[in-house]
Amino acid sequence: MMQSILFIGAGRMAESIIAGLYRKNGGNLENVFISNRNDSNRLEFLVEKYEVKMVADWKEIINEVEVIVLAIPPDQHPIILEQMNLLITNQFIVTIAAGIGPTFLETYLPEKTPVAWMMPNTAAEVGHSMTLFTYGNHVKVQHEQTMEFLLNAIGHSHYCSENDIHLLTAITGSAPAFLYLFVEAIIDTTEQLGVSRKVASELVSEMVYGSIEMLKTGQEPQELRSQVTTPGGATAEGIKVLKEGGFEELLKKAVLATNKKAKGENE
Ligand SMILES: NC(=O)C1=CN([C@@H]2O[C@H](COP(=O)(O)OP(=O)(O)OC[C@H]3O[C@@H](n4cnc5c(N)ncnc54)[C@H](O)[C@@H]3O)[C@@H](O)[C@H]2O)C=CC1
Ligand SMILES: O=C(O)[C@@H]1CCC=N1
Repeated sequence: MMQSILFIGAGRMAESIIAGLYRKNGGNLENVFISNRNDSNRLEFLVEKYEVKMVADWKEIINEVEVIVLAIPPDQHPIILEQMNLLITNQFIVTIAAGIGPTFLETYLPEKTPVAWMMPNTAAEVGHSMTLFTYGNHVKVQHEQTMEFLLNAIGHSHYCSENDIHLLTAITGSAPAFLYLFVEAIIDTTEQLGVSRKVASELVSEMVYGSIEMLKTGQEPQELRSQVTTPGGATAEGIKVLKEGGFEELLKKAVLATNKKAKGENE
């Protein structure tokens, strides 16, 4: 049977994970509890949609659950962890927050608390998150099994070091937004060429989908690009404009800026 899980934070990423669990478990989420700082309408929406249980104050239920998922903003962690420190009795604490690794969690929680960090993305909702994860120093087999259960419900996963998650947050956590920006821009351009928004969206989505299927064959992206780019042909002109505009350099800068902010190095 699925362990009892308390989500603290009921925002976008919490919903994506809950939606993934809901799909995978055939809707059976009676052991999942969800709480928020405020906004009971949001909690009622999630209860209605995913058949989870809402909790007005997480402190009231903390000792009835086995796993706690922190789906709150990074800067709320010190506040919540300090409160939790006085209340927990060896529950497994998992954060999904950018920049908040096991070292941070262990600093705030009682000695020997089992903790983990996962960095998912919103494709958890459809069971296709690419999630990075790592553990703290006091995790046992049973916690690893719980983590595997959560990870498998939302897609693929990759175990790595805490430092690697700091370095890869921009890639698996944030880069979906970069990709969506690319798609938005292509759709806007298509629309400006005189095509309806609906048709433009369908053309572009299917083009992206086909390209991803090609990538999944294992061929190198460079090789795939070269197959599209007829020598002396039309695509080469477009690629030239992108390269001259610093497309690749800009992406690298975006990745570095994202990771810097995720690690709290901007403040
Ligand atoms: N959105 C994404 O694609 C991803 C987000 N994350 C991480 O997930 C966490 C949540 O991000 P989002 O869902 O995007 O943000 P969000 O703003 O949609 O959700 C945050 C939730 O936390 C609640 N909250 C804030 N302070 C609280 C407190 N003190 N006590 C209880 N609840 C509190 C808010 O009411 C809200 O429901 C962040 O730490 C972020 O780094 C990680 C990977 C991907
Ligand atoms: O934007 C953010 O801070 C979070 C972290 C990774 C994706 N979204």
